[in-house]
Amino acid sequence: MVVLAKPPPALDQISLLRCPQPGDAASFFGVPAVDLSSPGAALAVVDACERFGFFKVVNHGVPTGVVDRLEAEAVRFFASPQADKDACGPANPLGYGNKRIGRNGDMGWLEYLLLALDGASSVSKASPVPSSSLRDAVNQYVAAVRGLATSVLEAVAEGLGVAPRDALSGMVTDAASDQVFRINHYPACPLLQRLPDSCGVTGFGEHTDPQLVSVLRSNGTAGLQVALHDDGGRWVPVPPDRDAFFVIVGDSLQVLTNGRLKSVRHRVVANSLKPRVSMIYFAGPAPAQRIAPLPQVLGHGEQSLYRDFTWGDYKKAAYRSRLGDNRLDPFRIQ
Ligand SMILES: C=C1C[C@]23C[C@H]1CC[C@H]2[C@@]12CCC[C@@](C)(C(=O)O1)[C@H]2[C@@H]3C(=O)O
Ligand SMILES: O=C(O)CCC(=O)C(=O)O
Repeated sequence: MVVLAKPPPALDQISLLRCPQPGDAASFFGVPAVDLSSPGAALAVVDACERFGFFKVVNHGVPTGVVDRLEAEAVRFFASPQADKDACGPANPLGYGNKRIGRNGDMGWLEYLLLALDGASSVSKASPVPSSSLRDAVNQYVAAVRGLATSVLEAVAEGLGVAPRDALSGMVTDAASDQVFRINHYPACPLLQRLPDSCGVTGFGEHTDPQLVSVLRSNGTAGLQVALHDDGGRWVPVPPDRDAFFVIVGDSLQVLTNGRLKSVRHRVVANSLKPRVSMIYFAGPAPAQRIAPLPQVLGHGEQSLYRDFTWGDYKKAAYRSRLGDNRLDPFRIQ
């Protein structure tokens, strides 16, 4: 193994990470797996969101064909000539992005397509899409995962004893809701083999998602890591599962539950041998939606930990932040 004093130029501007070593971080084989149709699912969802802000949904009923069709479209798009991909970019914030994430200098070893969805959860007219076949595949996929996000939020409401059942899910099914969809491609990064073993290359830098929940599906390539809430925020690799959907608790759900459910910091490290393809549906509310603890989650005399804000306020602040910032801090009381 050649140990470089300096990263190769292709990795300039992309942060290197100190990666968990085999031995100092067991993979997160304990990621809770929930079958939403099983008895006890609501309590299992709440328990997982409280402990980890993260779990996976199994036996979800989303047809494999819907997922495979979108993955094939994505692979085809990312394999197309660079000029065709650039024609859908640069992402500002929507469209094709290459290495640059957001507007404030974050970089990762990936390319992606970021799309906004309209009130009917179809790809919005404002989003540049490379082909009608990719658009159709996204629309069909999103219809299925939005249903899953809705079921998760209903389970959260039920598990927390919040009525009506759609108190949370209604925020994302609202015709004015702000839903975003992203397809990421992390090319294999052979340069990694020239770095010390303890070094990783940032695929997608650590962050929390600002929305209520995100639903993630990836191919079988490892790379996703989550920070554990206890244990000093230790990073643990999540074993890939192409047949499951991972659910990520976002900052808005943390506030709506007054911190009972916690958003989870997550990141992706590049893989030296295999490309990773992931697709994420981000379930956000309408811009005018007030993000404040639901009265039923507040115990007797319990005050909100956050000052009042709308999703529009939070999103605006998010777009001014760096990826890894703690975006909730400025909204915390005290
Ligand atoms: C540095 C960034 C990049 C942001 C905005 C800002 C802070 C958080 C990032 C995300 C994370 C969740 C999806 C996304 C679409 C979102 O809503 O917030 C991302 C967005 C982008 O990738 O453009
Ligand atoms: O690719 C992944 O698995 C996660 C990507 C991610 O966190 C994001 O797109 O916000």
